[in-house]
Amino acid sequence: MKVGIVGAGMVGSTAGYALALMGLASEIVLIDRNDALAVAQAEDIAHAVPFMSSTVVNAGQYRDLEGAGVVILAAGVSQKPGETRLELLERNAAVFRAVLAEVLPVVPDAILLIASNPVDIMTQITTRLSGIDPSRVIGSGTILDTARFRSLVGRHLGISPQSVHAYVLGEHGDSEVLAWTSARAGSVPLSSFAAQVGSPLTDEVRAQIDDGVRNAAYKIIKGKGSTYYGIGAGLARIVKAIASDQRDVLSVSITTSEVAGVRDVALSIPRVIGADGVLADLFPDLDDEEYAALNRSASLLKERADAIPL
Ligand SMILES: NC(=O)C1=CN([C@@H]2O[C@H](COP(=O)(O)OP(=O)(O)OC[C@H]3O[C@@H](n4cnc5c(N)ncnc54)[C@H](O)[C@@H]3O)[C@@H](O)[C@H]2O)C=CC1
Ligand SMILES: CC(=O)C(=O)O
Repeated sequence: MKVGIVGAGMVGSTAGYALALMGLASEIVLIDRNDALAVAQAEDIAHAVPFMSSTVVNAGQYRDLEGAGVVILAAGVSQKPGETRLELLERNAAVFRAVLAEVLPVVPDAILLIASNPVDIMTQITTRLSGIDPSRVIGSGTILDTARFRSLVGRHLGISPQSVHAYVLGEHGDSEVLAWTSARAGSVPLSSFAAQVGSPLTDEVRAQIDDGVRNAAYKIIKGKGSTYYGIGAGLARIVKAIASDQRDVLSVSITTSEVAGVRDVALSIPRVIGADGVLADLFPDLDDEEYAALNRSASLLKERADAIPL
């Protein structure tokens, strides 16, 4: 599958690097308003290819997206230390209006994969502006937060993150919801597994993991300016599910008719992903507190998305 990437900064280029190393795309085209950057990133990634795959990596113009099955949108501004994702909204909405006007005429049938923040609202804006079916406008949403959650739980229990089945729901941002109630290790409820291996999930441990997930981006941005390895791999993982029609269950964001009592809102819940985009939505079992938190997250996103003029 040919994959286009608009925005060849840290996130777009790292996604391209992950896709190329994993051999998930036959061809990658990198586009940026800074042409020289796109050319340099494409050349650098292309030099990694002979070690791992046969992906053809080029920089290009919007017309070169023709034939792409997926276009990753990673253009725009990113957070400065201490800045929230929501504070980027107006600036990145303007970037997306310009980018979509170029992308849509060339690839009206491509699946759009949104990375730019605030990713849920950018996903909702893209769905509205494009008129594409919501199942084909996919935000990376909490795929990264879910990875962070699984990583920290796995470390606490002494097991691989792949054996932790747990999701972060709602906003990819400050109001996100760690779904503890439905979490499993192997097929065993998390608290039971934790007790059996002698590593109980006390309130203190849960609070530490919650903080580690919710505030990961702030800590990384303070330390090195931006985050990109995690999301680069997450975007490649979503492309893999689409390119191979894998029907994987991943927590991603699409505009959804109703979640936790809120209508027409883009946020993350686990969803089945295959060649046609999102094929099904899955609503995990939540306790009252988690449901109320998901309702708050959904309401906040809906209010902010509705306030953005198109
Ligand atoms: N969804 C997620 O989990 C994550 C999302 N992000 C978000 O991804 C976005 C990109 O972050 P970085 O790559 O670190 O930023 P960056 O500044 O390194 O790259 C952004 C690129 O977008 C380009 N750009 C800006 N306006 C453009 C336009 N109109 N047309 C074409 N290209 C344009 C810039 O020239 C720049 O190269 C940010 O919004 C950031 O917050 C970052 C990490 C994780
Ligand atoms: C920057 C961002 O959204 C993240 O690393 O979660």
